[in-house]
Amino acid sequence: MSKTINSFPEVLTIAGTDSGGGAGIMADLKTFQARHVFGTAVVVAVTAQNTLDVQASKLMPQSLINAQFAAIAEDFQIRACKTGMLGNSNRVRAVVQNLKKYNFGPIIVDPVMIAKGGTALLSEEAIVTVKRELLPLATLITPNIPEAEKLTGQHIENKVDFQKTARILQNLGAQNVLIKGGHQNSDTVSDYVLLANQTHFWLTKPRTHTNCTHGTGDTISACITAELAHGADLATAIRCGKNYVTATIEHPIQVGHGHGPLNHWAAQKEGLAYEKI
Ligand SMILES: Nc1ncnc2c1ncn2[C@@H]1O[C@H](COP(=O)(O)OP(=O)(O)OP(=O)(O)O)[C@@H](O)[C@H]1O
Ligand SMILES: Cc1ncc(CO)c(N)n1
Repeated sequence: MSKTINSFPEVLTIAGTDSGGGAGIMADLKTFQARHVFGTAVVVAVTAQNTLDVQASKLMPQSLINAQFAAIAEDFQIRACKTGMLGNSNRVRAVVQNLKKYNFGPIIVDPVMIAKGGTALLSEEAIVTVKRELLPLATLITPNIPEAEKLTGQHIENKVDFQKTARILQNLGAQNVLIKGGHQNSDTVSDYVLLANQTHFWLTKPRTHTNCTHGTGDTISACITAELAHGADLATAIRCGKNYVTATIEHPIQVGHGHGPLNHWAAQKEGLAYEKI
């Protein structure tokens, strides 16, 4: 009797590593695994990092970034991809060129700028490159509040500011926008979504009072990427991403001594089949 060979959609993260296992490519791959897609990775940067801070980092040579893209394109059928830490202008440009060269499906741009401990993960000069060159390729851009402010020059304090800023990001070329509200000072966390067809909605959950929030942004964008690869429509994928990241925050694990990582097993622990999230 022949055995069934399972197949899973293949996805790609283009980002930086976190030696502490909580953020960047490590969070992306853990999320991909939990969401039943096969994860591949282009390493743009390596960081020496733990839950306390980023202690050192190095950007990969552009030739090695190009070689990783080529190796993946040669052998895999990538259904959706996401970007994270890109470091500087040259690396952003290298990534943009490769994304134009290969068709890796929907592109989720997480415009990572600063780690929770305060270390810059994108140089100041690269912000304008992200804005001019990467943002127009984005199927969905997923900035947190400080990133959305940097990209648009807007100050975000209230709901109207979120809506205005999302519209500006769309006018800059991102097809769809999710502004994450983790950096608010409130008992609930509200994210704002503006879709290409002008549908818009809020995703609101109770705030979990915890310092285990290292990698929340990576995790929600990786989950959205996975769901798109499974064939979900964007609104469904975003709702699923929010539910998944909320579960990973609500069931903390004890790791490290600073901003702890998320619990990527959370959905299983809650007895939620991955389809039901
Ligand atoms: N304490 C919390 N309780 C519940 N949800 C949270 C909390 N903190 C963040 N979130 C949610 O997690 C997701 C990521 O938001 P956040 O604004 O923290 O992203 P980020 O700053 O890019 O994260 P990071 O830089 O750690 O990857 C959002 O959906 C947000 O609403
Ligand atoms: C490598 C890396 N990517 C992203 C983040 C932000 O979560 C981080 N701290 N480190």
